[in-house]
Amino acid sequence: MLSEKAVVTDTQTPRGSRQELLHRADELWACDTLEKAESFIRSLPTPISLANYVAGELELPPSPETKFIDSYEPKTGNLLFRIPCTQEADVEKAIGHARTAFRTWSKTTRAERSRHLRRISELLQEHRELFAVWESIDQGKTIARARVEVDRAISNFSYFSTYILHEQTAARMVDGVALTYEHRSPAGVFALISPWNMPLYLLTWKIAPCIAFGCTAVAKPSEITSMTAYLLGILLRKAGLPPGVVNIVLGDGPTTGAALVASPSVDGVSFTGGTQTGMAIRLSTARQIRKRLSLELGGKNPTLIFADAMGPATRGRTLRVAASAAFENQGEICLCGSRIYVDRAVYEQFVAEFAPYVAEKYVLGETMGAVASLQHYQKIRGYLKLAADERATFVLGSVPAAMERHDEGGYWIQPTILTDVSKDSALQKDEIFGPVVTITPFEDEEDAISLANDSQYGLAAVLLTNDAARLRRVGERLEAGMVWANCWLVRELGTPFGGMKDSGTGREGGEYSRDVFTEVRTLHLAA
Ligand SMILES: NC(=O)C1=CN([C@@H]2O[C@H](COP(=O)(O)OP(=O)(O)OC[C@H]3O[C@@H](n4cnc5c(N)ncnc54)[C@H](O)[C@@H]3O)[C@@H](O)[C@H]2O)C=CC1
Ligand SMILES: O=C(O)/C=C/C=C(\O)C(=O)O
Repeated sequence: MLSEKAVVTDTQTPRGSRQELLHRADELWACDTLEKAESFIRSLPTPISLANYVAGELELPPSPETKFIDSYEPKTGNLLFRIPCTQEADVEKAIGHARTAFRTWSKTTRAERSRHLRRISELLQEHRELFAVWESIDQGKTIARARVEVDRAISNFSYFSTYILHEQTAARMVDGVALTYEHRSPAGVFALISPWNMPLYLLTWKIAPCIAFGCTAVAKPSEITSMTAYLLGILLRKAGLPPGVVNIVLGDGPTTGAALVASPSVDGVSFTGGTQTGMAIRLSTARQIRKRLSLELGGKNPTLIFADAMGPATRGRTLRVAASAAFENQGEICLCGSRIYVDRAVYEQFVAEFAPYVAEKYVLGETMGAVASLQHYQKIRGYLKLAADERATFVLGSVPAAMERHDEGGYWIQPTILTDVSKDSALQKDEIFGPVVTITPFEDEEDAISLANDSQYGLAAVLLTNDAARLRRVGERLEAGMVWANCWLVRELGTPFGGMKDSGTGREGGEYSRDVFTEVRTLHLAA
Protein backbone atom coordinates (compact mmCIF):
# COMPACT_ATOMS: atom_id res chain seq x y z
CA MET A 1 0.00 0.00 0.00
CA LEU A 2 1.27 3.39 -0.89
CA SER A 3 -0.94 5.75 1.05
CA GLU A 4 1.89 7.39 3.00
CA LYS A 5 4.36 7.30 0.17
CA ALA A 6 4.78 10.07 -2.30
CA VAL A 7 5.04 8.73 -5.82
CA VAL A 8 7.13 11.22 -7.72
CA THR A 9 7.40 11.47 -11.44
CA ASP A 10 10.38 10.46 -13.45
CA THR A 11 11.30 14.04 -14.21
CA GLN A 12 11.98 14.61 -10.49
CA THR A 13 14.38 11.69 -10.29
CA PRO A 14 16.97 12.15 -13.01
CA ARG A 15 17.99 8.75 -14.31
CA GLY A 16 21.58 9.75 -14.93
CA SER A 17 23.92 7.68 -17.02
CA ARG A 18 24.66 4.01 -16.52
CA GLN A 19 28.12 5.00 -15.34
CA GLU A 20 26.63 7.19 -12.62
CA LEU A 21 24.39 4.34 -11.52
CA LEU A 22 27.38 2.03 -11.11
CA HIS A 23 29.38 4.76 -9.41
CA ARG A 24 26.58 5.25 -6.84
CA ALA A 25 26.46 1.50 -6.28
CA ASP A 26 30.20 1.51 -5.54
CA GLU A 27 29.78 4.43 -3.15
CA LEU A 28 26.99 2.68 -1.23
CA TRP A 29 28.99 -0.54 -1.14
CA ALA A 30 31.86 1.31 0.53
CA CYS A 31 29.65 2.46 3.45
CA ASP A 32 30.30 -0.37 5.87
CA THR A 33 29.97 1.55 9.12
CA LEU A 34 27.05 3.57 10.48
CA GLU A 35 29.22 6.72 10.43
CA LYS A 36 30.17 6.29 6.75
CA ALA A 37 26.60 5.49 5.73
CA GLU A 38 25.16 8.48 7.59
CA SER A 39 27.73 10.89 6.21
CA PHE A 40 27.16 9.50 2.69
CA ILE A 41 23.41 10.14 3.00
CA ARG A 42 24.00 13.67 4.29
CA SER A 43 26.43 14.41 1.44
CA LEU A 44 23.85 13.76 -1.28
CA PRO A 45 22.27 16.87 -2.79
CA THR A 46 19.22 14.83 -3.85
CA PRO A 47 18.28 11.29 -2.84
CA ILE A 48 19.60 8.65 -5.20
CA SER A 49 17.46 5.96 -6.74
CA LEU A 50 18.14 2.29 -6.09
CA ALA A 51 18.09 0.04 -9.15
CA ASN A 52 16.75 -3.31 -10.26
CA TYR A 53 19.05 -6.28 -10.78
CA VAL A 54 18.04 -7.98 -14.01
CA ALA A 55 19.97 -10.46 -16.14
CA GLY A 56 23.07 -9.88 -14.05
CA GLU A 57 23.05 -6.07 -14.41
CA LEU A 58 21.92 -3.13 -12.31
CA GLU A 59 19.40 -1.08 -14.25
CA LEU A 60 16.56 1.36 -13.83
CA PRO A 61 13.41 -0.06 -15.44
CA PRO A 62 13.49 0.95 -19.12
CA SER A 63 9.80 2.01 -19.38
CA PRO A 64 9.74 5.80 -19.66
CA GLU A 65 6.55 6.02 -17.58
CA THR A 66 8.28 4.48 -14.52
CA LYS A 67 7.50 6.41 -11.36
CA PHE A 68 9.65 6.54 -8.26
CA ILE A 69 8.72 5.94 -4.63
CA ASP A 70 10.18 7.87 -1.71
CA SER A 71 11.75 5.79 1.04
CA TYR A 72 12.22 7.27 4.52
CA GLU A 73 14.55 6.49 7.38
CA PRO A 74 12.42 5.25 10.32
CA LYS A 75 14.77 6.52 13.04
CA THR A 76 14.75 10.13 11.75
CA GLY A 77 11.86 10.46 9.29
CA ASN A 78 14.34 11.81 6.71
CA LEU A 79 14.00 11.00 3.02
CA LEU A 80 16.66 8.34 2.36
CA PHE A 81 16.45 7.38 -1.30
CA ARG A 82 13.97 6.51 -4.02
CA ILE A 83 13.08 3.25 -5.63
CA PRO A 84 11.62 2.70 -9.08
CA CYS A 85 8.09 1.32 -9.18
CA THR A 86 8.66 -1.32 -11.87
CA GLN A 87 5.81 -1.53 -14.37
CA GLU A 88 4.26 -4.71 -15.74
CA ALA A 89 6.18 -4.61 -19.05
CA ASP A 90 9.52 -4.49 -17.24
CA VAL A 91 8.42 -7.17 -14.77
CA GLU A 92 7.66 -9.39 -17.78
CA LYS A 93 11.14 -8.74 -19.19
CA ALA A 94 12.70 -9.84 -15.89
CA ILE A 95 10.55 -12.98 -15.92
CA GLY A 96 11.75 -13.62 -19.49
CA HIS A 97 15.37 -13.51 -18.30
CA ALA A 98 14.55 -15.90 -15.46
CA ARG A 99 12.90 -18.25 -17.99
CA THR A 100 15.96 -18.19 -20.26
CA ALA A 101 18.29 -18.83 -17.32
CA PHE A 102 16.08 -21.70 -16.14
CA ARG A 103 16.94 -23.71 -19.27
CA THR A 104 20.56 -24.05 -18.18
CA TRP A 105 20.37 -23.55 -14.40
CA SER A 106 17.82 -26.35 -13.99
CA LYS A 107 20.33 -28.71 -15.60
CA THR A 108 23.35 -27.81 -13.48
CA THR A 109 24.60 -30.43 -11.05
CA ARG A 110 23.84 -30.22 -7.35
CA ALA A 111 27.56 -29.79 -6.69
CA GLU A 112 27.70 -26.78 -8.99
CA ARG A 113 24.66 -25.12 -7.43
CA SER A 114 26.06 -25.87 -4.00
CA ARG A 115 29.32 -24.08 -4.89
CA HIS A 116 27.38 -20.99 -5.97
CA LEU A 117 25.38 -20.91 -2.74
CA ARG A 118 28.51 -21.38 -0.66
CA ARG A 119 30.22 -18.53 -2.48
CA ILE A 120 27.23 -16.26 -1.84
CA SER A 121 27.20 -17.11 1.86
CA GLU A 122 30.96 -16.48 2.11
CA LEU A 123 30.63 -13.07 0.43
CA LEU A 124 27.74 -12.16 2.73
CA GLN A 125 29.91 -13.14 5.68
CA GLU A 126 32.70 -10.91 4.34
CA HIS A 127 30.28 -7.97 4.02
CA ARG A 128 28.21 -8.72 7.11
CA GLU A 129 28.62 -5.25 8.60
CA LEU A 130 27.72 -3.45 5.35
CA PHE A 131 24.41 -5.31 5.18
CA ALA A 132 23.71 -4.87 8.90
CA VAL A 133 24.37 -1.13 8.72
CA TRP A 134 22.01 -0.53 5.81
CA GLU A 135 19.35 -2.87 7.20
CA SER A 136 19.34 -0.96 10.45
CA ILE A 137 19.13 2.42 8.69
CA ASP A 138 16.47 1.34 6.22
CA GLN A 139 14.21 -0.74 8.49
CA GLY A 140 14.57 1.03 11.84
CA LYS A 141 15.82 -2.00 13.77
CA THR A 142 18.86 -1.83 16.06
CA ILE A 143 22.24 -2.66 14.57
CA ALA A 144 22.52 -5.61 16.99
CA ARG A 145 19.26 -7.07 15.70
CA ALA A 146 20.33 -6.39 12.10
CA ARG A 147 23.54 -8.37 12.66
CA VAL A 148 21.55 -11.34 13.95
CA GLU A 149 19.43 -11.24 10.80
CA VAL A 150 22.40 -10.98 8.42
CA ASP A 151 23.85 -14.03 10.16
CA ARG A 152 20.63 -15.86 9.49
CA ALA A 153 20.75 -14.77 5.81
CA ILE A 154 24.24 -16.28 5.64
CA SER A 155 22.88 -19.50 7.15
CA ASN A 156 20.03 -19.60 4.65
CA PHE A 157 22.57 -19.95 1.82
CA SER A 158 25.00 -22.21 3.66
CA TYR A 159 22.20 -24.51 4.90
CA PHE A 160 20.75 -25.13 1.44
CA SER A 161 24.22 -25.38 -0.11
CA THR A 162 24.76 -28.56 1.92
CA TYR A 163 21.16 -29.76 2.07
CA ILE A 164 21.07 -30.41 -1.67
CA LEU A 165 24.24 -32.49 -1.49
CA HIS A 166 22.77 -34.86 1.08
CA GLU A 167 19.10 -35.13 0.15
CA GLN A 168 17.95 -38.57 -0.87
CA THR A 169 14.79 -40.12 -2.18
CA ALA A 170 13.65 -43.53 -1.07
CA ALA A 171 12.95 -46.37 -3.51
CA ARG A 172 10.83 -49.39 -2.61
CA MET A 173 9.69 -52.62 -4.20
CA VAL A 174 5.93 -52.93 -4.53
CA ASP A 175 4.50 -56.49 -4.34
CA GLY A 176 7.78 -57.78 -5.77
CA VAL A 177 6.63 -56.41 -9.12
CA ALA A 178 7.75 -52.83 -9.55
CA LEU A 179 10.50 -50.72 -8.16
CA THR A 180 8.91 -47.44 -7.14
CA TYR A 181 10.75 -44.18 -6.65
CA GLU A 182 10.27 -40.42 -6.72
CA HIS A 183 11.98 -38.33 -9.34
CA ARG A 184 12.16 -34.60 -8.66
CA SER A 185 12.87 -31.80 -11.09
CA PRO A 186 13.05 -28.02 -10.62
CA ALA A 187 9.52 -26.56 -10.76
CA GLY A 188 10.34 -23.48 -12.86
CA VAL A 189 10.40 -19.71 -12.48
CA PHE A 190 9.29 -18.31 -9.11
CA ALA A 191 7.99 -15.00 -7.86
CA LEU A 192 9.54 -14.42 -4.44
CA ILE A 193 7.83 -11.65 -2.51
CA SER A 194 8.97 -10.53 0.91
CA PRO A 195 7.87 -8.03 3.57
CA TRP A 196 9.53 -5.12 5.37
CA ASN A 197 10.06 -6.54 8.86
CA MET A 198 13.12 -8.76 8.28
CA PRO A 199 14.04 -7.73 4.75
CA LEU A 200 17.25 -9.60 3.95
CA TYR A 201 16.52 -12.54 6.27
CA LEU A 202 13.18 -13.32 4.65
CA LEU A 203 14.20 -12.58 1.07
CA THR A 204 17.14 -14.99 1.34
CA TRP A 205 14.92 -17.56 3.06
CA LYS A 206 13.20 -17.75 -0.34
CA ILE A 207 16.07 -17.13 -2.77
CA ALA A 208 18.42 -19.74 -1.25
CA PRO A 209 16.14 -22.80 -1.55
CA CYS A 210 14.70 -21.58 -4.86
CA ILE A 211 18.05 -21.59 -6.64
CA ALA A 212 19.41 -24.55 -4.65
CA PHE A 213 16.66 -26.76 -6.08
CA GLY A 214 17.39 -25.56 -9.64
CA CYS A 215 14.65 -22.95 -10.06
CA THR A 216 15.15 -19.35 -11.10
CA ALA A 217 13.55 -16.27 -9.60
CA VAL A 218 12.20 -12.80 -9.91
CA ALA A 219 12.29 -11.46 -6.37
CA LYS A 220 10.49 -8.37 -5.11
CA PRO A 221 11.32 -6.91 -1.71
CA SER A 222 8.96 -4.55 0.11
CA GLU A 223 8.88 -1.00 -1.25
CA ILE A 224 9.37 0.14 2.36
CA THR A 225 12.75 -1.62 2.77
CA SER A 226 14.49 -2.26 -0.55
CA MET A 227 18.08 -1.39 0.36
CA THR A 228 19.52 -4.76 1.32
CA ALA A 229 17.80 -6.41 -1.67
CA TYR A 230 19.56 -3.88 -3.89
CA LEU A 231 22.89 -4.66 -2.18
CA LEU A 232 22.18 -8.37 -2.56
CA GLY A 233 21.88 -7.87 -6.33
CA ILE A 234 25.34 -6.31 -6.34
CA LEU A 235 26.64 -9.19 -4.23
CA LEU A 236 25.15 -11.86 -6.50
CA ARG A 237 26.95 -10.25 -9.44
CA LYS A 238 30.23 -10.23 -7.52
CA ALA A 239 29.63 -13.87 -6.56
CA GLY A 240 29.43 -14.83 -10.24
CA LEU A 241 25.91 -16.26 -10.14
CA PRO A 242 24.94 -16.75 -13.80
CA PRO A 243 22.84 -13.84 -15.15
CA GLY A 244 19.08 -14.29 -14.92
CA VAL A 245 19.10 -16.96 -12.20
CA VAL A 246 18.01 -14.33 -9.68
CA ASN A 247 16.45 -11.05 -10.81
CA ILE A 248 15.38 -8.43 -8.30
CA VAL A 249 12.72 -5.90 -9.24
CA LEU A 250 11.79 -3.00 -6.97
CA GLY A 251 8.33 -1.54 -6.67
CA ASP A 252 5.07 -1.51 -4.77
CA GLY A 253 2.52 -4.30 -4.28
CA PRO A 254 -0.36 -3.14 -6.49
CA THR A 255 1.89 -2.42 -9.51
CA THR A 256 5.01 -4.59 -9.39
CA GLY A 257 3.98 -7.35 -6.99
CA ALA A 258 0.57 -7.89 -8.57
CA ALA A 259 2.05 -8.06 -12.09
CA LEU A 260 4.68 -10.55 -10.97
CA VAL A 261 2.24 -12.84 -9.20
CA ALA A 262 -0.36 -12.82 -11.97
CA SER A 263 2.03 -13.41 -14.87
CA PRO A 264 1.22 -16.69 -16.63
CA SER A 265 4.97 -17.12 -17.17
CA VAL A 266 5.54 -17.59 -13.44
CA ASP A 267 5.24 -21.18 -12.21
CA GLY A 268 5.07 -20.53 -8.50
CA VAL A 269 4.87 -17.88 -5.80
CA SER A 270 6.52 -17.89 -2.42
CA PHE A 271 5.12 -14.99 -0.42
CA THR A 272 5.55 -13.68 3.11
CA GLY A 273 3.40 -10.78 4.25
CA GLY A 274 -0.05 -9.78 5.44
CA THR A 275 -3.07 -12.09 5.28
CA GLN A 276 -5.05 -9.61 3.15
CA THR A 277 -2.30 -9.65 0.54
CA GLY A 278 -2.24 -13.45 0.69
CA MET A 279 -5.95 -13.41 -0.16
CA ALA A 280 -5.33 -11.01 -3.07
CA ILE A 281 -2.64 -13.36 -4.41
CA ARG A 282 -4.98 -16.35 -4.16
CA LEU A 283 -7.70 -14.46 -6.01
CA SER A 284 -5.44 -13.20 -8.78
CA THR A 285 -4.08 -16.70 -9.43
CA ALA A 286 -7.33 -18.62 -8.96
CA ARG A 287 -7.57 -19.53 -12.64
CA GLN A 288 -3.96 -20.72 -12.81
CA ILE A 289 -4.36 -24.10 -11.15
CA ARG A 290 -0.83 -25.11 -12.08
CA LYS A 291 0.72 -22.20 -10.19
CA ARG A 292 2.22 -23.24 -6.86
CA LEU A 293 1.50 -20.99 -3.90
CA SER A 294 3.41 -20.97 -0.67
CA LEU A 295 1.94 -18.30 1.60
CA GLU A 296 3.37 -17.36 4.97
CA LEU A 297 0.97 -14.82 6.44
CA GLY A 298 0.18 -13.01 9.64
CA GLY A 299 -0.13 -14.17 13.22
CA LYS A 300 -1.63 -13.13 16.54
CA ASN A 301 0.27 -15.56 18.65
CA PRO A 302 -0.48 -16.59 22.25
CA THR A 303 2.05 -16.99 25.06
CA LEU A 304 0.71 -19.21 27.85
CA ILE A 305 2.26 -18.86 31.30
CA PHE A 306 1.37 -21.53 33.85
CA ALA A 307 1.79 -20.88 37.59
CA ASP A 308 4.85 -23.07 38.09
CA ALA A 309 6.79 -21.05 35.47
CA MET A 310 6.78 -18.11 37.89
CA GLY A 311 8.50 -20.11 40.65
CA PRO A 312 11.96 -18.98 41.82
CA ALA A 313 13.89 -21.42 39.61
CA THR A 314 12.36 -20.38 36.26
CA ARG A 315 10.86 -16.93 36.87
CA GLY A 316 13.82 -15.23 35.12
CA ARG A 317 13.49 -17.41 32.04
CA THR A 318 9.74 -16.86 31.91
CA LEU A 319 10.14 -13.07 31.92
CA ARG A 320 12.93 -13.22 29.33
CA VAL A 321 11.09 -15.51 26.91
CA ALA A 322 7.75 -13.69 27.18
CA ALA A 323 9.45 -10.30 26.72
CA SER A 324 11.55 -11.26 23.73
CA ALA A 325 8.58 -12.98 22.09
CA ALA A 326 6.59 -9.78 22.52
CA PHE A 327 9.12 -7.05 21.78
CA GLU A 328 11.99 -8.37 19.68
CA ASN A 329 12.37 -6.30 16.48
CA GLN A 330 9.74 -3.86 17.86
CA GLY A 331 7.18 -6.68 17.78
CA GLU A 332 7.51 -6.72 13.99
CA ILE A 333 7.92 -10.47 13.57
CA CYS A 334 5.00 -12.61 12.49
CA LEU A 335 5.96 -15.06 15.26
CA CYS A 336 5.76 -12.51 18.06
CA GLY A 337 3.64 -13.50 21.05
CA SER A 338 1.34 -10.49 21.34
CA ARG A 339 -1.38 -12.13 23.50
CA ILE A 340 -0.05 -13.22 26.88
CA TYR A 341 -2.31 -15.44 29.01
CA VAL A 342 -1.32 -16.05 32.64
CA ASP A 343 -2.62 -18.48 35.24
CA ARG A 344 -4.82 -16.40 37.56
CA ALA A 345 -2.84 -17.72 40.56
CA VAL A 346 0.25 -15.76 39.44
CA TYR A 347 -1.39 -13.10 37.28
CA GLU A 348 -0.80 -10.14 39.63
CA GLN A 349 2.77 -11.27 40.31
CA PHE A 350 3.52 -11.64 36.59
CA VAL A 351 2.15 -8.22 35.64
CA ALA A 352 4.02 -6.57 38.50
CA GLU A 353 7.34 -8.16 37.50
CA PHE A 354 6.94 -8.08 33.72
CA ALA A 355 6.50 -4.31 33.34
CA PRO A 356 9.76 -3.24 35.04
CA TYR A 357 11.61 -6.08 33.32
CA VAL A 358 10.47 -4.88 29.89
CA ALA A 359 11.12 -1.22 30.71
CA GLU A 360 14.69 -2.07 31.66
CA LYS A 361 15.45 -4.44 28.77
CA TYR A 362 13.73 -2.64 25.87
CA VAL A 363 14.96 0.93 25.72
CA LEU A 364 14.08 3.01 22.68
CA GLY A 365 17.10 3.94 20.59
CA GLU A 366 19.32 1.52 22.49
CA THR A 367 17.90 -1.99 22.57
CA MET A 368 14.74 -1.24 20.63
CA GLY A 369 14.42 0.44 17.25
CA ALA A 370 11.82 2.58 15.50
CA VAL A 371 8.83 1.03 13.70
CA ALA A 372 9.24 0.64 9.96
CA SER A 373 7.18 3.44 8.43
CA LEU A 374 4.94 6.41 9.14
CA GLN A 375 1.97 4.41 7.91
CA HIS A 376 2.80 1.64 10.36
CA TYR A 377 3.27 4.16 13.20
CA GLN A 378 -0.19 5.52 12.47
CA LYS A 379 -1.67 2.03 12.39
CA ILE A 380 -0.17 1.11 15.79
CA ARG A 381 -1.17 4.45 17.25
CA GLY A 382 -4.74 3.80 16.06
CA TYR A 383 -4.83 0.60 18.11
CA LEU A 384 -3.41 2.33 21.18
CA LYS A 385 -6.02 5.05 20.89
CA LEU A 386 -8.62 2.30 20.75
CA ALA A 387 -7.09 0.83 23.91
CA ALA A 388 -7.52 4.19 25.66
CA ASP A 389 -11.10 4.51 24.35
CA GLU A 390 -11.91 1.00 25.59
CA ARG A 391 -10.44 1.92 28.99
CA ALA A 392 -7.71 -0.70 28.93
CA THR A 393 -5.00 -0.26 31.56
CA PHE A 394 -1.62 0.91 30.21
CA VAL A 395 0.73 -0.93 32.56
CA LEU A 396 3.60 0.35 30.39
CA GLY A 397 3.58 2.88 27.55
CA SER A 398 0.86 5.29 26.46
CA VAL A 399 -0.86 6.54 23.31
CA PRO A 400 1.95 7.96 21.17
CA ALA A 401 1.70 11.48 19.76
CA ALA A 402 -0.22 11.95 16.52
CA MET A 403 2.12 12.16 13.52
CA GLU A 404 1.03 13.30 10.10
CA ARG A 405 4.35 14.11 8.45
CA HIS A 406 7.65 12.39 8.01
CA ASP A 407 9.89 15.12 9.42
CA GLU A 408 8.80 14.80 13.04
CA GLY A 409 11.81 12.97 14.43
CA GLY A 410 11.20 9.33 13.52
CA TYR A 411 8.64 6.63 14.21
CA TRP A 412 9.28 5.75 17.84
CA ILE A 413 6.80 3.77 19.94
CA GLN A 414 7.49 2.71 23.54
CA PRO A 415 7.03 -0.95 24.47
CA THR A 416 3.41 -1.06 25.56
CA ILE A 417 1.73 -3.50 27.96
CA LEU A 418 -2.07 -3.53 28.21
CA THR A 419 -4.34 -5.28 30.71
CA ASP A 420 -8.12 -5.24 31.17
CA VAL A 421 -8.71 -5.79 27.46
CA SER A 422 -11.89 -7.64 26.50
CA LYS A 423 -11.29 -10.91 24.67
CA ASP A 424 -13.42 -9.67 21.79
CA SER A 425 -11.55 -6.38 21.37
CA ALA A 426 -9.72 -5.77 18.09
CA LEU A 427 -6.64 -5.43 20.32
CA GLN A 428 -6.86 -9.19 21.00
CA LYS A 429 -7.97 -10.15 17.49
CA ASP A 430 -5.99 -8.11 14.96
CA GLU A 431 -2.34 -8.42 14.07
CA ILE A 432 -0.97 -5.10 15.33
CA PHE A 433 2.60 -6.08 14.39
CA GLY A 434 4.19 -3.59 16.77
CA PRO A 435 5.52 -3.30 20.35
CA VAL A 436 2.14 -3.90 21.96
CA VAL A 437 1.12 -6.84 24.14
CA THR A 438 -2.05 -7.67 26.05
CA ILE A 439 -2.06 -9.71 29.29
CA THR A 440 -5.15 -11.68 30.29
CA PRO A 441 -5.68 -14.18 33.14
CA PHE A 442 -6.88 -17.75 32.57
CA GLU A 443 -8.63 -20.06 35.02
CA ASP A 444 -7.33 -23.52 34.15
CA GLU A 445 -5.69 -25.54 31.37
CA GLU A 446 -8.90 -25.84 29.29
CA ASP A 447 -9.50 -22.12 29.53
CA ALA A 448 -5.88 -21.43 28.48
CA ILE A 449 -6.20 -23.63 25.39
CA SER A 450 -9.54 -22.16 24.44
CA LEU A 451 -8.28 -18.56 24.76
CA ALA A 452 -5.12 -19.39 22.81
CA ASN A 453 -7.10 -20.95 19.96
CA ASP A 454 -9.66 -18.15 19.83
CA SER A 455 -8.09 -16.52 16.76
CA GLN A 456 -8.41 -16.52 12.99
CA TYR A 457 -4.64 -17.05 12.93
CA GLY A 458 -2.63 -20.18 13.71
CA LEU A 459 1.02 -19.39 13.20
CA ALA A 460 2.93 -19.82 16.46
CA ALA A 461 2.56 -20.19 20.21
CA VAL A 462 4.77 -20.13 23.30
CA LEU A 463 4.23 -22.32 26.38
CA LEU A 464 5.90 -21.63 29.70
CA THR A 465 5.75 -24.39 32.31
CA ASN A 466 8.06 -26.94 33.93
CA ASP A 467 5.49 -29.70 33.68
CA ALA A 468 6.67 -31.97 30.86
CA ALA A 469 3.35 -33.81 30.59
CA ARG A 470 1.50 -30.50 30.28
CA LEU A 471 3.91 -29.29 27.59
CA ARG A 472 2.88 -32.18 25.37
CA ARG A 473 -0.75 -32.24 26.40
CA VAL A 474 -1.29 -28.55 25.73
CA GLY A 475 1.26 -28.19 22.93
CA GLU A 476 -0.45 -30.83 20.81
CA ARG A 477 -3.83 -29.10 21.11
CA LEU A 478 -2.74 -25.62 20.16
CA GLU A 479 -3.82 -24.48 16.71
CA ALA A 480 -0.40 -23.24 15.68
CA GLY A 481 2.10 -24.31 13.04
CA MET A 482 4.98 -23.81 15.48
CA VAL A 483 4.95 -24.21 19.27
CA TRP A 484 7.91 -23.15 21.38
CA ALA A 485 8.09 -24.40 24.96
CA ASN A 486 10.24 -22.45 27.44
CA CYS A 487 11.99 -20.78 24.51
CA TRP A 488 11.12 -18.71 21.44
CA LEU A 489 12.41 -18.44 17.88
CA VAL A 490 14.81 -21.34 18.26
CA ARG A 491 15.19 -22.32 14.62
CA GLU A 492 16.56 -25.31 12.77
CA LEU A 493 16.22 -24.66 9.07
CA GLY A 494 15.04 -28.17 8.22
CA THR A 495 11.93 -28.04 10.41
CA PRO A 496 8.57 -27.18 8.81
CA PHE A 497 7.93 -23.44 8.97
CA GLY A 498 4.44 -22.06 8.35
CA GLY A 499 1.01 -21.66 9.81
CA MET A 500 -2.49 -23.08 10.18
CA LYS A 501 -5.81 -21.30 9.60
CA ASP A 502 -5.48 -17.78 8.11
CA SER A 503 -1.73 -17.79 8.77
CA GLY A 504 -0.95 -19.44 5.48
CA THR A 505 -0.75 -22.28 3.04
CA GLY A 506 2.09 -24.79 3.01
CA ARG A 507 5.36 -25.08 4.88
CA GLU A 508 8.95 -24.17 4.02
CA GLY A 509 12.33 -25.33 5.35
CA GLY A 510 14.48 -28.35 4.39
CA GLU A 511 12.41 -30.98 2.61
CA TYR A 512 9.32 -28.72 2.81
CA SER A 513 11.13 -26.13 0.69
CA ARG A 514 12.05 -28.95 -1.65
CA ASP A 515 8.33 -29.67 -2.04
CA VAL A 516 7.72 -26.02 -2.92
CA PHE A 517 10.48 -25.74 -5.51
CA THR A 518 10.45 -29.17 -7.17
CA GLU A 519 7.97 -31.07 -9.29
CA VAL A 520 7.66 -34.72 -8.31
CA ARG A 521 6.81 -37.68 -10.49
CA THR A 522 6.56 -41.22 -9.16
CA LEU A 523 7.98 -43.97 -11.32
CA HIS A 524 6.90 -47.62 -11.05
CA LEU A 525 9.42 -49.73 -12.92
CA ALA A 526 8.73 -53.39 -13.62
CA ALA A 527 11.46 -55.37 -15.37
N1 LIG B 1 5.42 -11.56 8.00
C1 LIG B 1 4.25 -11.11 8.30
O1 LIG B 1 3.49 -11.80 8.87
C2 LIG B 1 3.91 -9.76 7.90
C3 LIG B 1 2.70 -9.26 8.21
N2 LIG B 1 2.40 -8.03 7.82
C4 LIG B 1 1.07 -7.53 8.22
O2 LIG B 1 0.48 -6.93 7.14
C5 LIG B 1 0.18 -5.58 7.46
C6 LIG B 1 0.31 -4.75 6.23
O3 LIG B 1 1.68 -4.61 5.88
P1 LIG B 1 2.09 -4.46 4.37
O4 LIG B 1 3.44 -3.93 4.18
O5 LIG B 1 0.98 -3.73 3.70
O6 LIG B 1 2.16 -5.99 3.98
P2 LIG B 1 1.96 -6.56 2.58
O7 LIG B 1 1.44 -7.92 2.71
O8 LIG B 1 1.17 -5.61 1.76
O9 LIG B 1 3.44 -6.55 1.98
C7 LIG B 1 4.27 -7.67 1.83
C8 LIG B 1 4.83 -7.72 0.41
O10 LIG B 1 3.78 -7.96 -0.51
C9 LIG B 1 3.81 -7.02 -1.58
N3 LIG B 1 2.45 -6.87 -2.06
C10 LIG B 1 1.46 -6.06 -1.60
N4 LIG B 1 0.35 -6.22 -2.33
C11 LIG B 1 0.62 -7.15 -3.26
C12 LIG B 1 -0.15 -7.78 -4.28
N5 LIG B 1 -1.40 -7.45 -4.50
N6 LIG B 1 0.43 -8.71 -5.03
C13 LIG B 1 1.71 -9.07 -4.82
N7 LIG B 1 2.49 -8.50 -3.88
C14 LIG B 1 1.95 -7.57 -3.10
C15 LIG B 1 4.41 -5.80 -0.93
O11 LIG B 1 4.91 -4.91 -1.90
C16 LIG B 1 5.49 -6.43 -0.08
O12 LIG B 1 6.61 -6.76 -0.86
C17 LIG B 1 1.16 -5.25 8.57
O13 LIG B 1 0.75 -4.20 9.36
C18 LIG B 1 1.18 -6.53 9.31
O14 LIG B 1 0.07 -6.63 10.15
C19 LIG B 1 3.25 -7.27 7.09
C20 LIG B 1 4.48 -7.72 6.75
C21 LIG B 1 4.92 -9.01 7.20
O1 LIG C 1 12.23 -17.93 9.60
C1 LIG C 1 12.26 -17.36 10.69
O2 LIG C 1 13.02 -17.73 11.57
C2 LIG C 1 11.41 -16.19 10.96
C3 LIG C 1 10.50 -15.80 10.11
C4 LIG C 1 9.71 -14.64 10.34
C5 LIG C 1 8.74 -14.28 9.50
O3 LIG C 1 8.40 -15.06 8.48
C6 LIG C 1 8.01 -13.01 9.59
O4 LIG C 1 8.16 -12.29 10.56
O5 LIG C 1 7.30 -12.71 8.64
